[in-house]
Amino acid sequence: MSKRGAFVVIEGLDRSGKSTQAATLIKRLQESNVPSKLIKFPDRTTPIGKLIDSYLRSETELDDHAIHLLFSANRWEVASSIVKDLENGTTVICDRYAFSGIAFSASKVDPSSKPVDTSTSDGSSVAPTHSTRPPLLPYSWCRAPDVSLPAPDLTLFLDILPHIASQRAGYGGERYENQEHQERVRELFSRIAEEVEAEGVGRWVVLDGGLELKEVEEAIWREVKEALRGGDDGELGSVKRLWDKDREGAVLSSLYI
Ligand SMILES: Nc1ncnc2c1ncn2[C@@H]1O[C@H](COP(=O)(O)OP(=O)(O)O)[C@@H](O)[C@H]1O
Ligand SMILES: Cc1cn([C@H]2C[C@H](O)[C@@H](COP(=O)(O)OP(=O)(O)O)O2)c(=O)[nH]c1=O
Repeated sequence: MSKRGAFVVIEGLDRSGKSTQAATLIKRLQESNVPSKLIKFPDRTTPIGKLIDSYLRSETELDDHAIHLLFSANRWEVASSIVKDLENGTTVICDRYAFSGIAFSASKVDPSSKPVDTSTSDGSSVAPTHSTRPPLLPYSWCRAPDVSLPAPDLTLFLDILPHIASQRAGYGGERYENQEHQERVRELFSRIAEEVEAEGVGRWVVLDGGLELKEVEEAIWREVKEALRGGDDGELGSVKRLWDKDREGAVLSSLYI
């Protein structure tokens, strides 16, 4: 069997530079004769992707649960082909993945809901914000549909402050592109990073997406070269599965019987 390809995910807020960097990275890999392929989620070309596209452009309304499941289904549509590519030695670069799925859905709130207690120690209260309202969808519910998807070997999180991203070209045209929502998404990405690290499946690396294009490109290249070497033990091993502890836990508690 040929050496397995690496599964590299690029994540971040809207306009953090993911697509720009993913395109540069794939070019660089191909120039270095590394068999590689670029994929992107949402993949707006499939029938499911077309529903997602129409929702994101606010042309249609969908229940928040339903759109979350469609985003996940859009990944499951190609999950087996990702594994096949990796096993055949192709490195897969993926612009957004399940982590966006969790962060963007779990950050949703009902603007008409009662805010959680916002009183301060001196008895006054602060104005309710996005972050002080209860989530529409529980975090664990948002994570569940992606359990067992192929796990990335490396996730590069392009960190950027929402107000900086909002000044970049193209911002504001789609649903979710508002600063309050993006602030909450950024907080959720931190929680996800902790879980990825705790689970020990793949590395999560935070890079400063506010740096000059070239500096971000070089930082990404350094990390990807290391991932291609297979990390400390020089072995990528078999493709792992996302949040697999959930699946093991279910077996142990006999939920599968
Ligand atoms: N490091 C950077 N510095 C300044 N502008 C950037 C940087 N990275 C990307 N951009 C610009 O910001 C905009 C959004 O970038 P893009 O790669 O489409 O972001 P994303 O895919 O994360 O939404 C584009 O106009 C792009 O040229
Ligand atoms: C992959 C994914 C993206 N999203 C959101 C993030 C973005 O706001 C939006 C569109 O993603 P994308 O096309 O990557 O937009 P951008 O180029 O602006 O980063 O979809 C989800 O809500 N769930 C998901 O599972």
